[in-house]
Amino acid sequence: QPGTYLYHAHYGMQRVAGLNGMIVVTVPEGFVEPFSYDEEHTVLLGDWWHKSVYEQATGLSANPFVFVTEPQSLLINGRGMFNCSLAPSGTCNASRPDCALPTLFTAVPGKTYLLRIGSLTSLSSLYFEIEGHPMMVVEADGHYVRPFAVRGLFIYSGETYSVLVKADQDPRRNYWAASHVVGRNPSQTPSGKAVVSYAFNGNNPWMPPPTAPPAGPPWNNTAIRVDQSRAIFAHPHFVEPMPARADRTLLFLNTQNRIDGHIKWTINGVSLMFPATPYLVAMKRGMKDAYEQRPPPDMYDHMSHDISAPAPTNGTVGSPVYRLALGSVVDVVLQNSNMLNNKSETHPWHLHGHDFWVLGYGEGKFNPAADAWRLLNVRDPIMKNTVPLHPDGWTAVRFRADNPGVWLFHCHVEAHVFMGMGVVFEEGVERVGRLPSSIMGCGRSKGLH
Ligand SMILES: O=C1O[C@H]([C@@H](O)CO)C(O)=C1O
Repeated sequence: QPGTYLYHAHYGMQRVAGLNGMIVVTVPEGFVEPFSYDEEHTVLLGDWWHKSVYEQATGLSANPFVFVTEPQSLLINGRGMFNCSLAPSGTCNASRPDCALPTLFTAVPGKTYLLRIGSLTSLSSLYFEIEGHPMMVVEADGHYVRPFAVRGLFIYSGETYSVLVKADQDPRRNYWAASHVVGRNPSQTPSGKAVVSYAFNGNNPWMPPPTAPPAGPPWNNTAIRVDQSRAIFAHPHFVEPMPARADRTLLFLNTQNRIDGHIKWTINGVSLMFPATPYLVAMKRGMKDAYEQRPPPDMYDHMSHDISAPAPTNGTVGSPVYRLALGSVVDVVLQNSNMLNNKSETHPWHLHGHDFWVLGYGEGKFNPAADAWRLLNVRDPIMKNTVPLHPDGWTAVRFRADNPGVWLFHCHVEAHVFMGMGVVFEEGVERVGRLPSSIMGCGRSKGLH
């Protein structure tokens, strides 16, 4: 599928250490995209900590719990800034050219640019903007969207968007590109900054813009973020027909729980811990004791559970699998709730191996009675692989379980999946061919051929 995709390591928080990047799949020869542009550039957004991932992981699994807290910098194409006066002496030298403001791209007046924007933040939800240059959103997660204009783009970890930007501003100066944390308090995290340079007129590409960097939207305004989520529809010429109904509905409540003194996230009371032996190997070789055999719950007690009260149960830690019938249609409603500190946060959920139709977003508690289903978009839903679950709300998606294998569906906040915020789907594993011996090595797969 043509589009912009992200890749990163999934084991032991390696993404946090920088093992990530972007892949662009171009359209086949002769294919006409529903928009046009002169040039394209990639924009990979990230966040950065001074603490190593080992320290972060140790804190998350410690009793008492130590959260990763807020990042020290935001990165744009791998580069960020930090107030050097706070750094240990000798580690930072602001006069070095690689400490200068990065140039995002050089704009030629009148040209239109396609920016392929991806976020691989470990924690942060972002707002990305280019001063004075509105963006026309044309693609999301590899699917064409009904174009819509934004002043800046809210983007969640694991998502990609393509936007069109027209170089139509005063070409005698440069402009800020900036990323800002939203959804969490950004007071400890300065905005990510880069420069869009109009070098065409002999302008200096390093020249800082004459204006103050943009401040971004209020970080705690959830409504404007939900509004953008709701503005994303499939492009009218690229609507992927959706099955009319689901064969199975999963209602997933997330709660933050204290389990044996450790703070964990659970889905319907289960905190996911990866087994040492990979699921696929265990299933293909019939190793029934390598992961939990008892199926996890499809539902939580949605009638009586109060989503503004923390954790309904203490929860358990485990490695169970949702076994889906191959080819069946599955609806998932992600239900947010309050954490132990009585607040609700944004969780970008990412599904491996499939795209899903985004049926809709709601506030409060999802009511599975007919009423709630009527609010959902069945006409032109966008397909995505990552979707935000907004604070105090719910998100509903539908997918066809048509890709034989074992697939993770998880919150893309690295610390949260580390704390168990994910589930495992299996479908048609009997259709998966012989596993190559090169993948053997972990747990009881060691030495297998
Ligand atoms: O998972 C999290 O834990 C902390 C906090 O809830 C407990 O310290 C936080 O901000 C998270 O996102």
